[in-house]
Amino acid sequence: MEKGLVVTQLDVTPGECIKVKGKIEADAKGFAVNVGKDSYTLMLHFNPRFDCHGDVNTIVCNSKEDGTWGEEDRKADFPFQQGDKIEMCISFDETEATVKLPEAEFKFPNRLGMEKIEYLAVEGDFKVKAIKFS
Ligand SMILES: CCCO[C@@H]1O[C@H](CO)[C@@H](O[C@@H]2O[C@H](CO)[C@H](O)[C@H](OCc3cn(Cc4ccccc4)nn3)[C@H]2O)[C@H](O)[C@H]1NC(C)=O
Repeated sequence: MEKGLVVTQLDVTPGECIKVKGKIEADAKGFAVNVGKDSYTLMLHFNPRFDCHGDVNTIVCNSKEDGTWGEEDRKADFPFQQGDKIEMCISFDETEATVKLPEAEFKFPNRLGMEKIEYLAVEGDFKVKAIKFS
């Protein structure tokens, strides 16, 4: 299965926004947006699941430190539908990461105390249209 979009060598600092714009596949099972240092060390794995890993319409968030997943955080809200065109803004500060959507916002602790985001990956059933840094 081909890898999704991967962006490295970033230098995103607190308060800045990573805007990810794209379309959820019509038959999506799930997708993930990962930000952090690299694929082994993630500040945030933001993983909306339509129907995968035993989850239905659930957002699973987690961190990863040196290749080891942390404790999962399942969100109550699920503002996604298969086939949706969406735009999300990912930002962070010393205490938490934020994923802001037009009608929902999700927070996740900055467990690793990361001071910059160097890595962005978008995986799964999501077609990236554009990435913008502001
Ligand atoms: C109850 C005992 C077993 O627990 C299950 O353990 C699974 C394996 O660790 C957990 O699934 C993993 O959860 C991680 C977050 O905590 C990640 O989501 C793991 O997936 C990583 C990954 C991304 N991708 C690319 C991708 C992403 C989205 C859609 C399609 C491909 N491929 N593998 C995913 O495999 C899964 O969330 C967990 N379920 C629960 C309820 O804890």
